[in-house]
Amino acid sequence: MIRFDSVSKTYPAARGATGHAALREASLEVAQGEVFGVIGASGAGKSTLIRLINGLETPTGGKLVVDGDDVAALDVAGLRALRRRVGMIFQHFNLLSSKTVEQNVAFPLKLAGWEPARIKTRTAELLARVGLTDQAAKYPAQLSGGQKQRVGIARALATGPKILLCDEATSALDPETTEQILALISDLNRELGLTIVLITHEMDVVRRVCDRVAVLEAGRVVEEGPVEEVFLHPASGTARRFVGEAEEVSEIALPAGVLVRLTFKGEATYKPVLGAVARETGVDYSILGGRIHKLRDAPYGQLTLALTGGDIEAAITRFEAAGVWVDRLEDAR
Ligand SMILES: Nc1ncnc2c1ncn2[C@@H]1O[C@H](COP(=O)(O)OP(=O)(O)OP(=O)(O)O)[C@@H](O)[C@H]1O
Repeated sequence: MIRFDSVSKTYPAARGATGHAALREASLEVAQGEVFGVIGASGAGKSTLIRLINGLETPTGGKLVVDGDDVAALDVAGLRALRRRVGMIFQHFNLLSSKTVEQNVAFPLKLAGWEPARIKTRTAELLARVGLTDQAAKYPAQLSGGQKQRVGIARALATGPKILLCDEATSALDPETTEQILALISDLNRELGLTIVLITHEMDVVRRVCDRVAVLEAGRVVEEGPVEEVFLHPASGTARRFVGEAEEVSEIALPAGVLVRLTFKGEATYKPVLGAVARETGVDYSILGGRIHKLRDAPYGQLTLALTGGDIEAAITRFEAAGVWVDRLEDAR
């Protein structure tokens, strides 16, 4: 559905300076109907990546195919048609303040030349879907942040796009509202079969709604995979920082020993395995960090430990036999 093949984007430089490479030979694929997250620190190139998908920026290298179109080869009419198939929502909503909720949602339909009667029906349908029927005559300034984002979503969906791009869509919202907007995005993905690409600097957002995730570091894709894989076994420094592990192990004076991360999922979450392994193998442990969370609806637990004394290899084998995933974190030191 979306394929980045060694895509680069270098912004033109101010006179005399060299251009700024915001994206460097990035390759990734987003399948139809999936929710794909892109995380990275500020300046990593997330906005550039998402803006390439709807043709707001053009690649300076590589090939980008969106819904069958080579984006760089599209003429103006082709780009316009692409943008009707790719909706977008924004961190600060980008609503027209002088227009009502209803007029904001109707706007892209007017641009697309729809008949007034059809626009009215479609707008009413969209407002009902996002739960804003009774707010239709209000102006954006009279709405809460969550309501504004619902208007943004209704507007983005107006022309029936196949792809929805979310640019930090929940970053300006409080946690409860974030939860509601993410639930709406998930529902739309399921109901409409929408392909969703969302960029965020919050791993929590990725954990709640995404199927797969790519990690951007200084314009490069340094990690890509199913959310569960990247979340539970982060390989890059950036991914580790995002899941909070880097702080866990770097902010404390590390004891001697073998540093491991244990991941408990499913049945293993409920077994009293730590004490049993310590007793059986004579291995002692210091707990350096831990968390219990859900990935979508599945609970999991992670513990970062320093193992000392006894038979450490036997302890690791024993953990694995009990269904606990063990990662050695030597390189995290
Ligand atoms: N139009 C532009 N002209 C020149 N440089 C740009 C332009 N847009 C972005 N950049 C630069 O490209 C790099 C990547 O920017 P981008 O906005 O894609 O990153 P980001 O990961 O979305 O960051 P943030 O989370 O802060 O929005 C940054 O160094 C930025 O300054």
